[in-house]
Amino acid sequence: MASLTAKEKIALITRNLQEVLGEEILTDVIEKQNRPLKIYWGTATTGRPHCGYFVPMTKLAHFLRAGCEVTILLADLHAFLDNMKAPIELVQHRAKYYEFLVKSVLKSIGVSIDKLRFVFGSSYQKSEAYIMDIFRMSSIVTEHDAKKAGAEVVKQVASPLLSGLIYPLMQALDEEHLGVDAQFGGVDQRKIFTLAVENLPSLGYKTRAHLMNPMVPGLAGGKMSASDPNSKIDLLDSAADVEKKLKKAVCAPKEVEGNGVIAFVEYVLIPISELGAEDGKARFVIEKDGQEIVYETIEKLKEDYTADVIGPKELKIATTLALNKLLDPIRAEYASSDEFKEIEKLAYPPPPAPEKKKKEKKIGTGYVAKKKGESSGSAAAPTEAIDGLKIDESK
Ligand SMILES: N[C@@H](Cc1ccc(O)cc1)C(=O)O
Repeated sequence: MASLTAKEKIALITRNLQEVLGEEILTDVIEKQNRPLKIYWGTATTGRPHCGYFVPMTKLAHFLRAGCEVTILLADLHAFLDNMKAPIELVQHRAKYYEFLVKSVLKSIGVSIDKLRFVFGSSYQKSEAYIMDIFRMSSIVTEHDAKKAGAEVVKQVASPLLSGLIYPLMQALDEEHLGVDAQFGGVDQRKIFTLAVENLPSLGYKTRAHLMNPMVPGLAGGKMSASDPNSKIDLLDSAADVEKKLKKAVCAPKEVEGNGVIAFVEYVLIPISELGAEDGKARFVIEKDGQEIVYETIEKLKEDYTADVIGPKELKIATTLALNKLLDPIRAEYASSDEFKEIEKLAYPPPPAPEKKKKEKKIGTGYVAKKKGESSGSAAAPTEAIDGLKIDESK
């Protein structure tokens, strides 16, 4: 692979993004200073990573190809601070599980992971310097602004906890404490990104660039939700499950806008095929009536889909094939690693089997009257604890 010019690097780094704040920072580092851009992507380690993770991973692959120094922040403390989406006892196990899975995903898309740095949030966010910075930041950011910054990221609940206000402050501080030039994330992070732009200089720190991916509709169609297993495709789902879920996925004929299957081809399959190709050309093959149609650009595919040259059925079959090819090495790694399975058990312990209902003694009328608010038996406590682990991944 020929080395890229500074301009080509910047074009690759910003490809497919919805928005870039502070593009001059990229130019300054890559063109003027002629050094690798340091960039990080953070993920709060809550629910099981699903196929939607291929979208940011594909961008990380672009960053690495453009010679960036990439850091992945496994934001375990943020997972806890986000209105207790994940209990503190579990967040670190989950961070380890994420590390396993993210590495596996990156390998499956052909990224060499030795150029990547993984950092656990809790490894530096408890240091004296970091805590002092939280205090300093909390003395310049109003409650109103902290709340607003987290509105699209922090889970919105009836009685918001203070931790949800600290969350955005810490995400802003991470840029300084990770020593990066830029932060990457979905456009849902935008208000936290601007909070960082507006406040880091007051603490004597420099402003970073912010790179934003669009919000890509879920592959399985509709809104993703942890409680509906059909709404998302797990990275460890079997090939048969992937096929089943994709068959059911919402994918309106001739409609490209909001189509999760098309979006997956656009933001994952086409870019990955391009990165892996010797000639640098993208290739996505759809079979129709026994004939292969080779797409080299998403524009052509969208054009054909809109014109009904290809329909949902062919598109789904091609996507299922390509996705299963990506998932195969991940499944194989999981199957062959006891450590991977062990960490999964610790991160997502199976819910305890429901306790058998004790027979209630009949007294007089034949039933036991309950006081108002009394729980309905000893099974209530564990059930609640399990509910606390449920992750809303709809954001
Ligand atoms: N806010 C990110 C997670 C994150 C946490 C801390 C950071 O520094 C960066 C990102 C999310 O929604 O998943």
